[in-house]
Amino acid sequence: MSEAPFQKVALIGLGLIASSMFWAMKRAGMDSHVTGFARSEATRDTARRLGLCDQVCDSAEEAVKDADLVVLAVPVGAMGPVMQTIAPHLKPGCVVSEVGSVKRTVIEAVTPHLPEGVHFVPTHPMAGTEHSGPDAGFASLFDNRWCLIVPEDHTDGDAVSRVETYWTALGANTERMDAEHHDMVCAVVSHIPHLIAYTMVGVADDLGRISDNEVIKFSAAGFRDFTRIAASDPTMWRDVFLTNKDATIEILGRFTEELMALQRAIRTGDGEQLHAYFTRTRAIRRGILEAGQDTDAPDFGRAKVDR
Ligand SMILES: NC(=O)c1ccc[n+]([C@@H]2O[C@H](COP(=O)([O-])OP(=O)(O)OC[C@H]3O[C@@H](n4cnc5c(N)ncnc54)[C@H](O)[C@@H]3O)[C@@H](O)[C@H]2O)c1
Ligand SMILES: O=C(O)C(=O)C[C@]1(C(=O)O)C=C[C@@H](O)C=C1
Repeated sequence: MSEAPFQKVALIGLGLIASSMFWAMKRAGMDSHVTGFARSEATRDTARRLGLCDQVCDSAEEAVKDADLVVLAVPVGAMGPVMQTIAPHLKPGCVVSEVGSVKRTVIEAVTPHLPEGVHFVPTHPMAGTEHSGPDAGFASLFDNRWCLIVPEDHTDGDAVSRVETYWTALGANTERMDAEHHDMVCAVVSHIPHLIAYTMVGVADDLGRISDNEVIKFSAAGFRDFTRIAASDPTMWRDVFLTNKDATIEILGRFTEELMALQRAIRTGDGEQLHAYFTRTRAIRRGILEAGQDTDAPDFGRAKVDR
């Protein structure tokens, strides 16, 4: 057992991220006592069956009682209401954190409910799979992945450092970032790529209907990757787009402009432009590989053995 940065940890929302956090804490040998709560009884029952959390509680209020760290791991649209529910039951001086995919609107939704003396440290592990729910988690999900730490200027420095220590113990590398920058970066590297995958699979589905599902039958690796991403949780992704409107619309606008330029190059037979464009984008992929960051691409989500 190793001494934990937080003695009692409460996980609110017991899906992919919270369950992976729990298994990663156990793998790290952290001696924290972990309580958990999920809204649906079925999820709580599954969590109990899996041995997820030291204690699964029937209310969020009960789960956060005496907790030194409370992690909100619910869809981003639920962060504010959950915070409002637990606020009167928090231990004075505790740290509240959250793992949502969007930051500015979550900070705005949570902050008004924060009791005096409770520290709020938003985080975002840049790791996931298309699976969701309590049985989707696995201990190595965060290994060598970034966890973005998004404090405000006035956030207590000691609380931020303890949250960083906690994520490092879970296997992640941490980097601090401000909320606006976070939301723009994630629009580029995560949110719009998901929207494109959802759209492309939707287009293929429409075509599939008129050609006896040939599109599905003959789909090769590239399209299969799109279908994996497009299988991600609809509630989570609805909330991401509703709460990161400005950044996603900005990046979508730029994407559309580039797409139109490429469409024009195809129509006019401008092979030089197409070749130059694809050469530039290929260099980006090579840069990622050289930086050693493509640790999970091919069988992401299948390696659940290390629970
Ligand atoms: N899935 C990913 O790839 C990924 C990666 C990084 C961050 N995130 C973020 O982490 C958070 C959790 O995502 P996840 O993938 O674990 O989702 P999930 O769907 O696997 O789990 C969410 C859990 O929250 C519960 N829940 C929903 N509304 C609730 C409420 N009002 N009160 C209590 N519980 C509630 C659900 O029952 C479920 O147990 C989201 O904010 C998401 O944006 C997800
Ligand atoms: O690979 C996946 O399944 C993911 O979508 C993970 C992913 C991402 O886009 O990289 C999804 C949402 C998050 O907020 C962080 C990580």
